[in-house]
Amino acid sequence: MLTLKLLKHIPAVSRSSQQELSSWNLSITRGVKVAVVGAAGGIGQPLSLLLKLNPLITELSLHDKSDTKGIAADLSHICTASTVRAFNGDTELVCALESASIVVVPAGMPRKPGMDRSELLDVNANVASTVARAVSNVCPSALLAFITNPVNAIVPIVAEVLKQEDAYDPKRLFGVTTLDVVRAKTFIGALLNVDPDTVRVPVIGGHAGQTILPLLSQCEPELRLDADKKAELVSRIQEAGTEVVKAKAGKGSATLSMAYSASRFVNSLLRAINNEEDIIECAYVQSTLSEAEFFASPVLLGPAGIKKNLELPPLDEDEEERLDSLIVQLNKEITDGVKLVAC
Ligand SMILES: NC(=O)C1=CN([C@@H]2O[C@H](COP(=O)(O)OP(=O)(O)OC[C@H]3O[C@@H](n4cnc5c(N)ncnc54)[C@H](O)[C@@H]3O)[C@@H](O)[C@H]2O)C=CC1
Ligand SMILES: O=C([O-])CC(=O)C(=O)O
Repeated sequence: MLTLKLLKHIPAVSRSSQQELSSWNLSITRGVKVAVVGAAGGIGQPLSLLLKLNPLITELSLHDKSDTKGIAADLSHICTASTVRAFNGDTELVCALESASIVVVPAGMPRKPGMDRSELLDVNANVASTVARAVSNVCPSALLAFITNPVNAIVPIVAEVLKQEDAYDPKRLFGVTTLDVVRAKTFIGALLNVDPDTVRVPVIGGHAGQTILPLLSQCEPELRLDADKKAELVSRIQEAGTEVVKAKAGKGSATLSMAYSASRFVNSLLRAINNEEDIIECAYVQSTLSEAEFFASPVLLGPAGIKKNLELPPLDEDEEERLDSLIVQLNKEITDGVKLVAC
């Protein structure tokens, strides 16, 4: 239930924001600061815009290696309740993260045509490690959402760094795989000629090529396709990132659909922080569901992060086979990441 009196504690909440909150039937329990690291980038900017529109956020902290002052000034003129602050460079990272409830990280290099996500490992591992160290010092209880590729290796790397800093809580660390779900919903919606957002389909495994496994057997509404068409759809979902990289022809990878997806994921974290029940998202997290230590699957969210890794639904024969082979690739990528931290 909405507790309007709590809105008094939020500075300059406009009547329209209050009405919006009221219509969403939400209850704000405390101010929520969200930090975006990599906020000046192709994903960072539209993501920051979408987060500025989110009434559950009271403070938005924009950090990047390059200057974010202009972006923050620009966003701060939007008439929503949250305040916006700008930070740049490693020296200001700690201030940017201070007292953040959620840290979302789209910092790092994107792919160019012909590259695999795994080729981003060396350069982006450094970025992710820097953020992880800073988080462990200033906001160890924040929920961490890493977008940076290769997600399959970056999340285990961040886990290792946090362990070294004695600040690792597996319930709070997420690799953002929402874009895989968003794409699966979109492509299936088009096939079934239904509103794509009404489609429900879990996407499990990881976030690269064959490690992305949409469970079409679990799709709602039911999807009846022959084996060839099914394989074509699975491959389209797995290669959708490459489709965008090719179409952008050297000018980066998916940014707008990723910003939308990350905004959706962060909104779910915010709703869970506000004690909303039954918030479930697919995400790449530490897991015992498979033979890979990190695995994307539906997780039930709560105020402190993951409440529960949900059991995998029954898989059909084709999905079982795909799962077996994706685990081999996923384990290799996890090991490659962890080895880097050990060096
Ligand atoms: N998880 C997913 O589904 C997806 C992940 N990605 C990944 O997201 C990452 C970002 O992609 P884009 O925004 O397109 O790249 P971009 O190059 O446009 O932006 C990256 C931003 O990170 C900043 N940055 C780099 N190192 C930093 C550091 N140490 N501290 C703070 N900021 C730093 C850069 O200055 C830049 O503004 C890439 O690694 C990309 O592969 C992209 C799409 C989907
Ligand atoms: O393809 C890429 O490099 C970016 C990405 O992860 C995606 O769009 O799924």
